[in-house]
Amino acid sequence: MHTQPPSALRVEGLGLKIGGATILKDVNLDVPQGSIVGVIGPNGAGKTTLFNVISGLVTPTSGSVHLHGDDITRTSVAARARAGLGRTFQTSSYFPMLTVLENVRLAAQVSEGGSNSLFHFPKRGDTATVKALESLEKVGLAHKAETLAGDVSHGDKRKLEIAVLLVSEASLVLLDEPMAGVASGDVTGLVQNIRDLQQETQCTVLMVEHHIDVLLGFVDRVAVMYFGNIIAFDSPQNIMENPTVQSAYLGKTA
Ligand SMILES: Nc1ncnc2c1ncn2[C@@H]1O[C@H](COP(=O)(O)OP(=O)(O)OP(=O)(O)O)[C@@H](O)[C@H]1O
Repeated sequence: MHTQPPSALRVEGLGLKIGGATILKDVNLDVPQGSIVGVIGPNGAGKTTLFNVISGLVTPTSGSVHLHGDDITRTSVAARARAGLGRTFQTSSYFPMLTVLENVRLAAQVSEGGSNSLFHFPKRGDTATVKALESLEKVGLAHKAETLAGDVSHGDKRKLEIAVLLVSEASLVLLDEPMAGVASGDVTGLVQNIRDLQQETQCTVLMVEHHIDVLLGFVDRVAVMYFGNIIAFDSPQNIMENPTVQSAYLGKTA
């Protein structure tokens, strides 16, 4: 008998009102552990806001968020991170004045429960440094280890974020537009990095992406957001054939 993997993330009846505006409206989503899920939708549909609520930056007005079965709706961003939630942002999240290696080493130190101080200088060969170098190797960034993070290309910054997630060992990873601004020649490599991250850490990935053609080619399921709601959650094949999605999102008449 085939049993469904347990939920990594379950969102129930999520609503968010700001002033008079309804930003999220009764959002429901159940993401199986170990899957890669794409979130698509027109500008302003509420994709980033949904990520903000899941990661704890924004408190919903109604509904709940469950991480591996635990209700985290009211827990802090830091507590969610400790519980295994990792995230990247639309604008890159790294320390530009630290080297690529220092950025990843810092994340490795924190994930080992060690110091998050920039003034804690680890020695070459200590566990955090070894882990950081290994993860840079995996994403193909080892040759830039000593370069300042602020000086590497946009595509390399995205790889750096994946390397940070690798050492963080997050069990649920939210990626907000990982392909944005990445040169077309780097997209295939980045897709492979995301696949490797999932395989290596067995994490669950939820990613917002506007490059729909790329997304549909490698995710397990797609959630379509429209005016603050999820109007479809299905396989890429079924999403492409869904008349509601075509008329609502892709601008075609059903
Ligand atoms: N703090 C806020 N106050 C008022 N309105 C907000 C706030 N945050 C988001 N919104 C509005 O909520 C809607 C959803 O925004 P959000 O950024 O989540 O959309 P999105 O789907 O991520 O769009 P994009 O694809 O352009 O990034 C938008 O109309 C936005 O203006």
